[in-house]
Amino acid sequence: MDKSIIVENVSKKYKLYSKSSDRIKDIIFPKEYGEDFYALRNVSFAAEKGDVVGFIGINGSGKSTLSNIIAGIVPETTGSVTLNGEAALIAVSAGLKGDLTGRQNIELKCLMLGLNKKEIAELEPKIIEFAELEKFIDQPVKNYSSGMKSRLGFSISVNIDPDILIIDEALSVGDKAFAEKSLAKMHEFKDRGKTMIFVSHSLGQMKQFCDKILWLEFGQVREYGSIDEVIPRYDQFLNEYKKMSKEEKEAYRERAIAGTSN
Ligand SMILES: Nc1ncnc2c1ncn2[C@@H]1O[C@H](COP(=O)(O)OP(=O)(O)OP(=O)(O)O)[C@@H](O)[C@H]1O
Repeated sequence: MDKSIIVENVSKKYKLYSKSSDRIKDIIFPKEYGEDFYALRNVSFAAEKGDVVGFIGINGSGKSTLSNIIAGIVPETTGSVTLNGEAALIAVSAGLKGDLTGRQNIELKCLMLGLNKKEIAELEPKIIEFAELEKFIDQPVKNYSSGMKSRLGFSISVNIDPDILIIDEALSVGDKAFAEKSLAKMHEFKDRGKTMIFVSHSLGQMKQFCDKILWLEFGQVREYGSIDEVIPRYDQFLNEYKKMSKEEKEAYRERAIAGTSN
């Protein structure tokens, strides 16, 4: 089968500074300031064309960082990502410019994807209609509610018809009716054999939708496999993890990072 996404040994390092002056010193002086923090460590996985892969893991495990790297929004520190096609990310805060109107945001995004004027003119009404923003489309996006922003972001991303669609917690805001309409659109994408990545804390949505699950833990791959294999083990882990004290959680984190937790 055709590979659609190949992620090889991807790591993402952030520098954490306790004082803002350290950030400047780190740039100016040869001595290193700040502390290295790995949001992702040696992450590898591959998705076939048509796979729907869910990313799961407790808060801070690296799901959004990995989605953003695959979408090309954030650069990896080391490793490589190979995509077979164009990717679009739908996330609550993805890429809308607050000073521009909804319409200008649509046009900007389409231009960035290389669409010409005629193609944009055809697509624009469809995007506005799906987002249900007819009355507000010429208002600056900074005046939109979070639900309106997410409707606009969702509508742009699905209507530009990408080969790879990455959906990061986008169904968690907005009303139920829009979430259902969005889910229907995502099923349509799935039926058309598009590759999708789906990030959600709702295991119910994952079960409805995904074929495979990538379980991230403290920036590392804990498991990658079919939904039937991984979800029950994750469920069991969550039950045990929730019962741990703060100290036990910290000890667990240290063992996991050292690779000795299993
Ligand atoms: N720009 C940044 N600078 C420093 N640390 C960051 C930055 N972005 C993310 N991180 C850290 O990287 C880790 C992974 O974050 P990420 O948002 O990818 O996790 P997540 O699994 O999506 O979490 P959640 O489920 O809470 O959304 C976190 O510890 C986070 O604090």
